[in-house]
Amino acid sequence: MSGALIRVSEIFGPTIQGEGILIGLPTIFVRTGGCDYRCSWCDTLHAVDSDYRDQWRPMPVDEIWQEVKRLSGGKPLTISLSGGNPAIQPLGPLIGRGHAEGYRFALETQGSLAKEWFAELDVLVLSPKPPSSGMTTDWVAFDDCLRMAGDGPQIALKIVIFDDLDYEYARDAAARYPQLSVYLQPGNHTPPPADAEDALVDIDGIVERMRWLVEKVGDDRWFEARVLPQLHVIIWGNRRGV
Ligand SMILES: C[S@@+](CC[C@H](N)C(=O)[O-])C[C@H]1O[C@@H](n2cnc3c(N)ncnc32)[C@H](O)[C@@H]1O
Ligand SMILES: Nc1nc2[nH]cc(C(=O)O)c2c(=O)[nH]1
Ligand code: SF4
Ligand SMILES: [Mg+2]
Repeated sequence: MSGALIRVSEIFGPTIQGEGILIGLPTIFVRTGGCDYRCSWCDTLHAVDSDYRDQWRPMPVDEIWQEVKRLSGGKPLTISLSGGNPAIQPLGPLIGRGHAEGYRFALETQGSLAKEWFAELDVLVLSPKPPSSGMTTDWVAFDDCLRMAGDGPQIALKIVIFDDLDYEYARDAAARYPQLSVYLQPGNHTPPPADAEDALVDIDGIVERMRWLVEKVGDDRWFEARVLPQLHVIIWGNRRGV
């Protein structure tokens, strides 16, 4: 079945995955529109704020697939399903379509909505939100995501850190799931407003936060954690579609 429409904000690439476990890997992004969260520092508001929903297009799988094939020149690569919260959309048939042609799928989600098709993914990146986001983690829903994924995808935790409270939250989350690899990502404190394609970014400030974070991890002898910046932000700043 590939009947249900998927609400798409943008499809772009190939670029490199700028974050976490697949960093540096050539990737095409399918960004869906709509989110059940509203993080205070969200860097992708154009796919979250419903004021922008007239820019989101309900697309059939065939049409999305045509665009992915065009962008990739028909050569299989990794597709990152992001958003917004892509777990809201019926992505199972798209994953089936891509797998049949040798493509791989990674999903980025905050872990608030569990779907059966998580088991079909190659990589599931769970990014629970720390206190600075203003959101509260529903750990029951988060556990459901892990349960739905089962032994299907490789699963990683990616947690954005702005301050000490966020760091403590990350330590607790990692302790809760010792079987998952952990990626710590310094927050971008100058994310773009929804209507600004290329707002200025304070790279020096992010690097400063990164230094602070590396020091904390070292001081705590937290040797299982990996600390990584958003590589695409270092390269292209707040630009969209890269
Ligand atoms: C835009 S979200 C979309 C997917 C999903 N809603 C989620 O949050 O995981 C993709 C990733 O960007 C991260 N992110 C969002 N705003 C950020 C910011 N200002 N600084 C650093 N990372 C940010 C999120 O935490 C998440 O890991
Ligand atoms: N290059 C690049 N890497 C990314 N990793 C996660 C992204 C996202 O917005 O979900 C993202 C993005 O928008 N661009
Ligand atoms: S959950 Fe993700 S997309 Fe939604 S508001 Fe937070 S960072 Fe943005
Ligand atoms: Mg992003």
